[in-house]
Amino acid sequence: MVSGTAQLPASKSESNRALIIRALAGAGQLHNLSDANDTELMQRLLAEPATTTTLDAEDAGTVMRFLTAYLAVTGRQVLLTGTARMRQRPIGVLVDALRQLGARIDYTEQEGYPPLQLRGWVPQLTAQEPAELSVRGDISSQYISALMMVGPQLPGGLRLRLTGKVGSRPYIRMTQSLMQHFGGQCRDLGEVIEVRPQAYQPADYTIESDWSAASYWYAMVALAPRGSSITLPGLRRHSWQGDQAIVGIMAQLGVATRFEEHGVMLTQQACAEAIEQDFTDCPDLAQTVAVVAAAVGVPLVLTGLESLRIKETDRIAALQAELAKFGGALVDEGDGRFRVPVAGFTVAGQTVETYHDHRMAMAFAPLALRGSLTILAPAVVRKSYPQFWLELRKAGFEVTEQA
Ligand SMILES: O=C(O)C1=C[C@@H](OP(=O)(O)O)[C@@H](O)[C@H](O)C1
Ligand SMILES: C=C(OP(=O)(O)O)C(=O)O
Repeated sequence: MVSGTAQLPASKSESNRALIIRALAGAGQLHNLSDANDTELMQRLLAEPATTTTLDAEDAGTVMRFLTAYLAVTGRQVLLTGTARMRQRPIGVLVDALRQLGARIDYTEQEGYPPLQLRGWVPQLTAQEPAELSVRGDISSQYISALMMVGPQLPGGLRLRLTGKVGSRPYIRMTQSLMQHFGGQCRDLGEVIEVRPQAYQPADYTIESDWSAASYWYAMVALAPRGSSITLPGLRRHSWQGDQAIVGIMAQLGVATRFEEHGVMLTQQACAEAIEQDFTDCPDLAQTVAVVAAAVGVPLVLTGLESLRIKETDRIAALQAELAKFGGALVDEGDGRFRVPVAGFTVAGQTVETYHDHRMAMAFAPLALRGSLTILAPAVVRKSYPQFWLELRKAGFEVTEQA
């Protein structure tokens, strides 16, 4: 049985936006900042003196993308780099947009990818007209969030016209909400986002717990013996995080959510017979949901997985390789449709590769409720949920580290 209370990290997405906006606002108290490496890294890099010549965003997408925009508009001259994987994650859309606004940025290795040499800021527009830009929304919403957050610094503000199929929309809305909290004026008109030129106001903000991290506890309740339940403090009924979508998805995979005063309580209920789910708005939930569906034997069709191939690893390839070890699969049906069939899924001592991806480790860990397994490079969880293994132990899992 799984029972008790599990502590979640604070949202790294909210934390990293709040840190950038506070840096632009000049002041403000942030409560419950995430202890995720992505957030501690953002804090450290923002605190570096202007004379620092190299900043390493490691494997943190939000740090790489948000800092590029922040450092550009603040006129910094610095090399912004990252891990080998970060140097394979595209950034051309953001760099092109910032160049049009006045940033001088060079690629030091491959065109369109980090590292970036920032060479200062020569404003292209001094008039009070808003800068107008077209930005693709089908690669990463982080480019759009990055531009939005620096928009109030531009003399006439910013008008972004989004093109293509926009993914991760809730993250754009989260950016808007946090900007507004700090006095930014930002209107999301669907295809167009308008940001008014206006200084941010110092404000206090308390970061919500992380709904993406909560998804792993949903997975545990889904896979646990009958009568299991878990309480997760710090989650809000009215959340800015799109990954709250886990509530509706897991309702179909056997987990009921009850909102309480200080968080949620998860209990068990019946599963749906089959599920079709579009992950365009919540890509970070795809691995968790695929693994749970395979293990509980509910046929699942997944769409909206386009961005998964350019995250911490190629998450589609990683899922396919690792699910196969258990007798499961993620079948590419073409036209953007993937299927997790119901097969003879068994957990019996397999070893799971994590591919430098925290979500591979955390998505597969709940399978330990169905048999023993080994997760390689478990320290990857530090990217978003450093206390993950500790919390698992507290919940009654037997977690041993191999030398
Ligand atoms: O803005 C953010 O905080 C994030 C946006 C999403 O990325 P994409 O916009 O690249 O899909 C998400 O996958 C990532 O974990 C965090
Ligand atoms: C994709 C993720 O992060 P990022 O893009 O910020 O590296 C994630 O946390 O799953």
